[in-house]
Amino acid sequence: MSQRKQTLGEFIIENQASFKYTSGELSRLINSIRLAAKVVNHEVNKAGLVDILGAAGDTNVQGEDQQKLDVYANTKFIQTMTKRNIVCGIASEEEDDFITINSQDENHQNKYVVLIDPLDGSSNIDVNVSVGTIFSIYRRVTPVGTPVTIEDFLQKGNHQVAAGYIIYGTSTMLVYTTGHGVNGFTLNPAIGSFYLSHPDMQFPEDGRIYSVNEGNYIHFPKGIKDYIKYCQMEEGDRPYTSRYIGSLVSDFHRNMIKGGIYMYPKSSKASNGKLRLLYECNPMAFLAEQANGKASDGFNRILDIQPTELHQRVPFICGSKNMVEKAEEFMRAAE
Ligand SMILES: O=P(O)(O)OC[C@H]1O[C@](O)(COP(=O)(O)O)[C@@H](O)[C@@H]1O
Repeated sequence: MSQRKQTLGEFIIENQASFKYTSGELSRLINSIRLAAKVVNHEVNKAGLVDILGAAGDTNVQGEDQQKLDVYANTKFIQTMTKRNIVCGIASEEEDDFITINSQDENHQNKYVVLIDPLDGSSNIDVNVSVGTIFSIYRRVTPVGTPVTIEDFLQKGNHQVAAGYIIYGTSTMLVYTTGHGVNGFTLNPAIGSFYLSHPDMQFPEDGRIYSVNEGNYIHFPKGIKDYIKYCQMEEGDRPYTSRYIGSLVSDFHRNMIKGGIYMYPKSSKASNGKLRLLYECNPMAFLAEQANGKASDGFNRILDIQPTELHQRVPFICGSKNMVEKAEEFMRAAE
């Protein structure tokens, strides 16, 4: 008889001790993200039936039209984390500035900040293609007892204490790391619980899938163009297969399981690419490295980049180690 799969709640408690700080708070924080994920998942699943599709009518700080589901997910994650007296601050793709959250005793006792992309892959919401949520967690650096400051958010990615994503796809999964490997949990909608379906996820060192918006090809740097040509050549185990969903979470998830590389490089249209360092690239880079993969901007390790702004963008190359190193080789050669 197959062994009963562990629930996410059980896994969190069982692995609490592996965390270097007293981890009750971090466990409660991940539990609150689990709860918000279920609430948002419920809305995503019935998106076509309720008035949640389409634009909300506002634009966010990036100048992007906010989708109704962007706003809904943003509200639900912020509400759920705020109510549980765990976080001292939240930054979100949908919020211009960070939000200060005081502890219930009004003494700024909470120790964690969360950075979140509430709904990743917004362009896919209305067309029923998988989307996601991305989160990144840090321990504050300013003293407990004082309000959180921008300093607490502009920490290098290698200081993250936890990161993860939720993918709202053919099934809904929560995948996360606390620096002890990457584990994936699938939601059983009938029971409403996440179960450990993908223990110790690992990127194959090599893959045969490349994910990039080739519609921007003519605007890409020479190194990226050369690497794409390399992927398409009839040689050895190439050509590779091109797969691009247009949702970072979904492309990353597939490439982590099958082996592959995702690229959102800089271009003559976007000098730093499109993806945001703090709540897209850093969390995915932490997961990638914890799963034996790699993430860089073509030259530098993403997790070593010193952030300077809340919504700054960086070029992003991430996936199977040998494929990322090959792309970096082409970038250096083209310098
Ligand atoms: O449509 P493009 O320019 O290829 O961008 C798609 C990329 O942008 C993203 O949608 C990120 O932006 P959002 O968080 O606003 O959705 C990624 O998920 C995706 O990989």
